[in-house]
Amino acid sequence: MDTISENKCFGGTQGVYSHASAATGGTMTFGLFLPEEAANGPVPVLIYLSGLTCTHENAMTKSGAQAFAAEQGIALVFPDTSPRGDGVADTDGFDMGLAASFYVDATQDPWKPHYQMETYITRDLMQALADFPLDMDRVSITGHSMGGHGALTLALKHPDMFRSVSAFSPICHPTASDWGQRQFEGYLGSDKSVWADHDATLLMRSNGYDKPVLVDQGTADQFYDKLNTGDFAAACADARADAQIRLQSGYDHSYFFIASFIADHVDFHAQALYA
Ligand SMILES: N[C@@H](CCC(=O)N[C@@H](CSC=O)C(=O)NCC(=O)O)C(=O)O
Repeated sequence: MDTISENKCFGGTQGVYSHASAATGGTMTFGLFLPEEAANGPVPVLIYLSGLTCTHENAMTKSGAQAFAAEQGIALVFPDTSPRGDGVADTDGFDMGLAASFYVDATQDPWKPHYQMETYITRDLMQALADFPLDMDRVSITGHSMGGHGALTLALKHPDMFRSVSAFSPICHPTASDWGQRQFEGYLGSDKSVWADHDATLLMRSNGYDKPVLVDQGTADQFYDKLNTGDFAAACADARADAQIRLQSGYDHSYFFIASFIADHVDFHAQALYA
């Protein structure tokens, strides 16, 4: 583990660290906010998965989450959104390749050698976090847009790993969206039955979910038609899930929206993490 930076923040520490990942076959960087309570023992953890075009930095510097995590004594983890480095495949577009992993384990070339982000988040990152004073039995997950898709699908696929899940403007039904179909074809191949395992709406329909769910979606979101919030809401209703799906009037897709509701999300996760 290498320390890239550490800054005092709301009484705790905002750090940036890098480590080797066997899954992605390279060096991965993440941000970690430790509240001051971490000096006295392990604290619960909220992982935040970012969206298209992001690194570990966007949410760390723009969401304002640390203030509320400090109040609750919760650590925040800000992973990167894709593998990086020499030899990592990419496209010219912003929605596939670097910073656009969709948090899946790719099975197709040229993506397969490094784009193993589901295993990175659920195995290698978790192992790296063991170096810090974190209670890895109390972990929740959130995310934005592509990262909201990542948070929902990883929570639904790994129900024992996370105590609660939330998302801001998530891609809710990628197998029915421009943000999903092309990427899944590239990363996972043309067999659409495989795609279902990475689609929050289809996972909710097939598996249900017994932990708390919170989704916030702005009504003025410029990507609204790609996100299919209603499909996920219907799946939650049919599965009788403990889900709050909230439409927030006039908000767009930006970090101004996230910053406006991040306190609600941290408090929502605190209830599950301290239950
Ligand atoms: N460049 C694109 C828009 C990219 C964009 O809006 N990215 C969002 C996430 S979208 C879904 O995953 C984001 O979080 N951007 C980073 C930020 O700091 O705002 C375009 O121009 O259409």
